[in-house]
Amino acid sequence: MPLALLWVVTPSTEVCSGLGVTDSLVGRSISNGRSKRISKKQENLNSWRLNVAKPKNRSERYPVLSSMVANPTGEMAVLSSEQRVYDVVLKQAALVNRELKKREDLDLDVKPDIAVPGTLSLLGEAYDRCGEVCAEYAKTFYLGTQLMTPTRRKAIWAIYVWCRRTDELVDGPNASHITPTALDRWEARLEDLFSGRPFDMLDAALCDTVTRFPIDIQPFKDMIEGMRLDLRKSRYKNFDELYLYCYYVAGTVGLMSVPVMGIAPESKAPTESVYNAALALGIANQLTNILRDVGEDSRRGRVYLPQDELAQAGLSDEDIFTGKVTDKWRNFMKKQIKRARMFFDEAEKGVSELSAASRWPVWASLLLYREILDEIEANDYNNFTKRAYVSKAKKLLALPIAYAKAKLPPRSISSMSKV
Ligand SMILES: CC(C)=CCC/C(C)=C/CC/C(C)=C/CC/C(C)=C/[C@@H]1[C@@H](COP(=O)(O)OP(=O)(O)O)[C@]1(C)CC/C=C(\C)CC/C=C(\C)CCC=C(C)C
Ligand SMILES: [Mn+2]
Repeated sequence: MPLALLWVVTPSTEVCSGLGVTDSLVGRSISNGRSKRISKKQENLNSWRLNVAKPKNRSERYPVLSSMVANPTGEMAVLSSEQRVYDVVLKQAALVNRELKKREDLDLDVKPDIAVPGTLSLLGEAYDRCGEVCAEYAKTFYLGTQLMTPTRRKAIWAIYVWCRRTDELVDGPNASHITPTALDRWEARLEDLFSGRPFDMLDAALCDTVTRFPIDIQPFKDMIEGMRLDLRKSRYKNFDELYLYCYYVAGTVGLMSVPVMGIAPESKAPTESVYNAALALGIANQLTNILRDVGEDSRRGRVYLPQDELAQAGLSDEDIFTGKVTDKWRNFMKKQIKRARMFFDEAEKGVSELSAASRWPVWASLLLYREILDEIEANDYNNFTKRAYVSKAKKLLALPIAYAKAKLPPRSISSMSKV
């Protein structure tokens, strides 16, 4: 643990009540609202590949940069969201590869604790608190982490808590007080913790985690960027826009998690393809989340469905606000569900490449979230007034299935492109 932690690993009253982070962040209230996310590219669903074309003319500094780049003839070209996100994937994979070279494998649990007197027990408390938050907000997921090695489990809890707190800023009870300035402060706090200066106990746990695993700050910053987007945007023109949003708020989680979960030493898959699968799981989850919450979101004036695809289906925002299940709506939903399932399929390819002990929670999360799509179908596509949820019995059944799947060794899928 860096020395800098010494002065900050102290329980903060702010942290002890739930996830509260807003007190230190809020400025004047501006806008409320919460986003979810959905899509376009309907016409070429089958050609939607996550790991094909290496984007040309990549620019180094995604995502702050504009999506305009010069091609070899000097003309300006617009990068698709997929290309822009692919840059981040390559960057994260390169980071892990560099680390792999240094350590020969990703068995990062062996990194010893640096004993700074008096701080280890505080750090232990900080991680315990992260575990409690996790257990409270995501019981099944918490259970799934029990099979992971202790260091990895604690690290995933710390990441979970940071993500949950970030999400709560725009989705929690104090959302109406959150301004872009508050998000800027949250980002400054993130930078501080990455520099070894955490603000509170929960930050201290993440601060420790990022010193143990090759975790980059970029996906964390991108998640905050997603929350900024949520504050200013309530419509998505097309799937390209929605894809970027999904990356920001959920694909990033996949990229944050892989360095902790670890890639199986016997895996032959290119690191980049495992990251692509992780990204795909985040996107699939988010698309599913959006489809589940169409009614709820519309009551907050938000439509996370690609406007062009709605129009092609003969639908408008008005139809969503009215909330009547028609054949037009059913057909539209079928296509959206199909796309979300494609992302789950893409994600599946990567799970078995993860280190053995990390596969169970990932399979569990994949199976359970995908099941929501089945429930939407079972509700005859009424996601306006009926919330699709997975019953306790189905959740329980998914756990042993996930366990069995997690036992399968890496298969280094032939469809994955070698770098
Ligand atoms: C094993 C596992 C799932 C690990 C990830 C743990 C982790 C760090 C989760 C953070 C989740 C979080 C709080 C994100 C904040 C933004 C957010 C809320 C996103 C939505 C999640 C669902 O939350 P919920 O149902 O509570 O939604 P509401 O707030 O109620 O609206 C998301 C839909 C997306 C979360 C994204 C993931 C869980 C992606 C996980 C991907 C991996 C772990 C990569 C696995 C690796 C391979 C190779 C497949
Ligand atoms: Mn949420």
